[in-house]
Amino acid sequence: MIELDDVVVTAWSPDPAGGADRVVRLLGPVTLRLAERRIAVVGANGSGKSTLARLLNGLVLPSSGTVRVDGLDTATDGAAVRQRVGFVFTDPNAQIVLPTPLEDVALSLRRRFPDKVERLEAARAALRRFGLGERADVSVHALSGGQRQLLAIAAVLAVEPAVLVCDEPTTLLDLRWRRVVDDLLADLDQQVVVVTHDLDAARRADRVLVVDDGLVVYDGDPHEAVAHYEALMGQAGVP
Ligand SMILES: Nc1ncnc2c1ncn2[C@@H]1O[C@H](COP(=O)(O)OP(=O)(O)OP(=O)(O)O)[C@@H](O)[C@H]1O
Repeated sequence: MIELDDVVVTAWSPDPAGGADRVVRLLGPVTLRLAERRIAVVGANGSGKSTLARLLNGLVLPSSGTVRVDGLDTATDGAAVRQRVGFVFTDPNAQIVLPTPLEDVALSLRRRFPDKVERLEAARAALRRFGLGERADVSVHALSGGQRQLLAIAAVLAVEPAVLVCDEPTTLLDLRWRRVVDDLLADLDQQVVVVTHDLDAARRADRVLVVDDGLVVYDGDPHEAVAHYEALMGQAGVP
């Protein structure tokens, strides 16, 4: 269970008029209980979706209020929270750090498998699970964008987090790879929270949060939430 209580996130921002930096509100106040297996977060660019997603594993900390995962506070139990909550970025290149898929997944597994032989075996098994068994030893630069996204997800899931948070994991992918990644996420045992601009994918969730101007303005039934978001976008003027 993920619990957000009265969470506000602020940041310092330069004053466009040239005055002193000012505190701006990026998100909140937000209070949520997230227990559903498939949760989607939709909203306009800059509305606060990534900030909300990053709160869930402590990548962003609340300026006030608390975020708890299975009772662990992201502000005080960050390492334990990050073991429970894996995070997948939009661009897999942001999280692939080693030259080959095998080495990259093995890096994630270094704590679980101190023995190198066991670690490499587990890494190969993780890659096979995501259809990358044949590509284990190639350069990561030889992978397609879709394969790289699968690798990033495989590396995060290798440590068996209870929750997977994905920030627009299919935005850079073509339709074929989008389906592969969507199907893969749909089949996971884990609780999955996905930030997405793909409204069809959002409709398949158990619950959808609509974020606008740093607030959760709709929370509930996926079809109604998507309709609410579409209406919101229909009303919005072009900036
Ligand atoms: N560290 C920061 N300092 C100042 N402003 C920030 C910071 N991080 C985010 N913002 C601002 O907060 C707002 C929300 O950003 P966020 O990345 O959460 O939006 P988003 O809904 O994920 O957008 P997108 O769909 O474009 O990725 C934006 O206006 C962004 O410029």
